[in-house]
Amino acid sequence: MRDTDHVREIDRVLRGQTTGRDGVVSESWRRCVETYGMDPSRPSPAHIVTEAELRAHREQSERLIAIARSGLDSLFRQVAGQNYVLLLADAKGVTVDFFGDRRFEDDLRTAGLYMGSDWSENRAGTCGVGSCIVTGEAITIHQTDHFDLHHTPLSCTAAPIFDTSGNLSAVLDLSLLRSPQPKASQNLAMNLVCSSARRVEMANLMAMTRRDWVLRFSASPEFLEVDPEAAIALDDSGRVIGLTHAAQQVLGSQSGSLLGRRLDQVMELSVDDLPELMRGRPTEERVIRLHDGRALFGHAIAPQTARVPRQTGIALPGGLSSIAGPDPAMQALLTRAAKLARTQIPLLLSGETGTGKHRLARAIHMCETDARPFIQLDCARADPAAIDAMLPSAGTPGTLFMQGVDDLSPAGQAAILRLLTDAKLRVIASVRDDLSAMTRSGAFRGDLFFRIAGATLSVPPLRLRQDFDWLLDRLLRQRNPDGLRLTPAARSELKARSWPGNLRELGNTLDVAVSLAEGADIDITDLPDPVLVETRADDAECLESLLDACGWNMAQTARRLGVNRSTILRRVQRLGLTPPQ
Ligand SMILES: Nc1ncnc2c1ncn2[C@@H]1O[C@H](COP(=O)(O)OP(=O)(O)OP(=O)(O)O)[C@@H](O)[C@H]1O
Repeated sequence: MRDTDHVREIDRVLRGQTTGRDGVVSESWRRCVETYGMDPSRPSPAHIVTEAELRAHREQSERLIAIARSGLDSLFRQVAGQNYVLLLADAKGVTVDFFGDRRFEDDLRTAGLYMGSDWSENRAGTCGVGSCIVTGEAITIHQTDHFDLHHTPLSCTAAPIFDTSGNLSAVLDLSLLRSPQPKASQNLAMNLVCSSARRVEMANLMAMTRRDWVLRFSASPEFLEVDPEAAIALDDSGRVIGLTHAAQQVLGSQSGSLLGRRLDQVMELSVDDLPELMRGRPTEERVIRLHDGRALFGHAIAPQTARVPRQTGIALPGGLSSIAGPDPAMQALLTRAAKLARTQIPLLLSGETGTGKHRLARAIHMCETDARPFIQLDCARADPAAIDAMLPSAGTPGTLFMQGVDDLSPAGQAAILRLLTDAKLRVIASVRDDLSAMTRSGAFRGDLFFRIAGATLSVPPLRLRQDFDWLLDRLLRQRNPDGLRLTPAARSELKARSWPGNLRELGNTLDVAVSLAEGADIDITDLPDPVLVETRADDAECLESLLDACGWNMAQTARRLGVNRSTILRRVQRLGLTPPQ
């Protein structure tokens, strides 16, 4: 195309005629003339900023340049030998990093494909970098798509890079001094810049949010761990505090920015479920459901410097850190669990029904970072034939979680012994009864007992936990998308109950309360009655633990035991119990 034809075409487009140009190009031409006052018949050479200005631009983008560099290196290797030039421009359009063949240095400098060149649209006219900044979209400005005659030999394909708050922070541009005539020849360049920009955003998010949960996701499980499509970072309460641009596109839809929204408002998942999506579980099982019915595959990454539970100062691996709040006994138990998780020692998790033994077993399994299977066996239902059928899978490493081993029949116990001979599986068993007493009485086989009880972790019942408020808030958050709050009366009623069904019963109670509540609060009348009221034997140790859990509130302790306050006072005096100093 001759120069005069180019100028005439711009004129025709400005007069509203269609010439076959892409809409983004025509709109940019219009901006060049009507907004920036440019004249297409007066080409101007590339503008390179001064050394001092370049230094200032580079300093501003220093962190991004460092993060982007390895991604850009690998992108440049992919196009090596094809005469492409790779530019990283900042949000103002100034080239702050550059990869090109030094043999063509003079040509590149003249063309503006060089360090310090200013590609903002209001200075260079329609161009890859400048028009990408204005539109926020990936774009190819091919040859005569350029407004300025000086740039019409070039073909430039650019993709935006957004920061973790969703603001455009840089542009990645792949340009050619000379290219084939069809614009479609740059389709591959478009795919390459877009995927590189996505990876730079991902690396930036990971670097910025080391102390937070990150949830990465993809539409298919295959690339989930190696090259995920998008990611969000979440704070302790499950609010989105950072995101990649693709995450906003996939999850944000029409409802505005994702930033600040709670995870459960976006998908059927709360921050407390994230440990379930960590490595250690097969990728294809890590399905996330969105509220609009779509399904994605998720990969959760725990805070790299584990959050330190308040009051205890102990750092725990991700999955374990979300099991308990400020309860000294639970924190001591989780610290032991973290140490034992690194070994192959068989673990016996004991505790009443619903105390969270299964949850603990999974968290221990997930402390291992490689994706080994977690095989679950419900001992109450497992017949010997079903156990024998598991023999082939016992040869591969993984975790076998035997739920309720005290429910095994004698034939089931024999079958488990056969299964465990030569097994490579790490065994974790849960038990509700006193398994050592069962072994002493002959109800449980001694040879099996010693195979599974390498170390015992006793999970305390809910009524003895000092982090009851923490658990209550957490369970409520999980099932409460509307932000319902407990009134003080409802909270103190829940704290006073004895919870024989433990966390499971508390979860069920909250399910009912959330469904019955009207307005913004859950009140005492929304709470279902306890399903089973228990009066417990209260030896000195048990009574003291219960008093500790209730902060030595006699009335609350009395209600949990189903007796009156004076009975508790009398027992405290008789047993000589005193509150901790
Ligand atoms: N730390 C926790 N935070 C929130 N919910 C929890 C926690 N631990 C357990 N739960 C929930 O409590 C319920 C019971 O937990 P789990 O199945 O792990 O208990 P269990 O001790 O293995 O029970 P059982 O002995 O009856 O098999 C489940 O719904 C689980 O999701």
